[in-house]
Amino acid sequence: MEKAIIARNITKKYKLYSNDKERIFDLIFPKSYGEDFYALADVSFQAEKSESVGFVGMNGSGKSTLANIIAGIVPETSGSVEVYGQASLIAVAAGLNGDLTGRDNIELKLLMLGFSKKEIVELEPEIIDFSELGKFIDQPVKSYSSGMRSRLGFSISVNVNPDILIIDEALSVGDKAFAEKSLDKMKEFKSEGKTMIFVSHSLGQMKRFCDKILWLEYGMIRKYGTVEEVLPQYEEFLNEFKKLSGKEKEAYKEEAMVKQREMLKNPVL
Ligand SMILES: Nc1ncnc2c1ncn2[C@@H]1O[C@H](COP(=O)(O)OP(=O)(O)OP(=O)(O)O)[C@@H](O)[C@H]1O
Repeated sequence: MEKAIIARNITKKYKLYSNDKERIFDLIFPKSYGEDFYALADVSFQAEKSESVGFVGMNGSGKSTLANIIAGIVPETSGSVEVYGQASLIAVAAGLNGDLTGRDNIELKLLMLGFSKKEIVELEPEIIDFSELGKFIDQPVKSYSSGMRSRLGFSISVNVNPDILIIDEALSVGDKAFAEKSLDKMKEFKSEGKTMIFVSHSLGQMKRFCDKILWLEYGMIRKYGTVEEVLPQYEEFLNEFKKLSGKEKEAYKEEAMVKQREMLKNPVL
């Protein structure tokens, strides 16, 4: 099988500060202030060409961070990611400039991706048509609703014909008609043998669409396998987790943090 994405020992550390003073002091005396927070801890996985991989996990588990690292828009702290082909990320509002109009954003993104003026002139109407934004395409993006931003982001990304498509929650803010149209487009991509990473809380869409599921928990991989194997386990986990009391949830998190620290000390090579 041909590999499309190889992520090796990806760790992403953020600094958390309790106030602005700490933030400023840390700039002057690096490493003296703030608390280390690991959004991802030693995450390794591979996706084959033409596979659709869904990222699932509770809020804050690291799904978007991992998607953004694969897309090259967030740097990893350590580890490496190899992406074979042109990745194109659709995250609501990611890479869109609020002060520019929708049309200018399309042109800017295409220029950044290396398209020629001629190719941009050809592609632009297709993107605008897919977005169904009508006259709003000439309004600044900061005046768009989140659904409108998502339409623009999705339309640009699918129409640049990427080898790897990364879709981060883009369908959750759009209306049902647009979501259906987008899912059809994603199916088209799948049938063309393209690789996809799909971040969503909609397990229904995951079932319809993905081959594999990467389940993240507190920045660590809890499970990676086929949809049939992982999704029922994740659903069962969610059902059980919601029954826990606040204290039990805290204890669960504490246990996960211990695991995380161990993992960071002894990375899986
Ligand atoms: N720039 C940042 N600075 C500090 N912490 C950050 C930053 N970006 C993300 N984080 C933290 O990293 C963790 C993972 O965030 P991420 O957005 O990847 O989670 P997620 O699984 O996509 O969550 P959700 O389901 O809520 O979208 C969160 O705790 C978040 O607060």
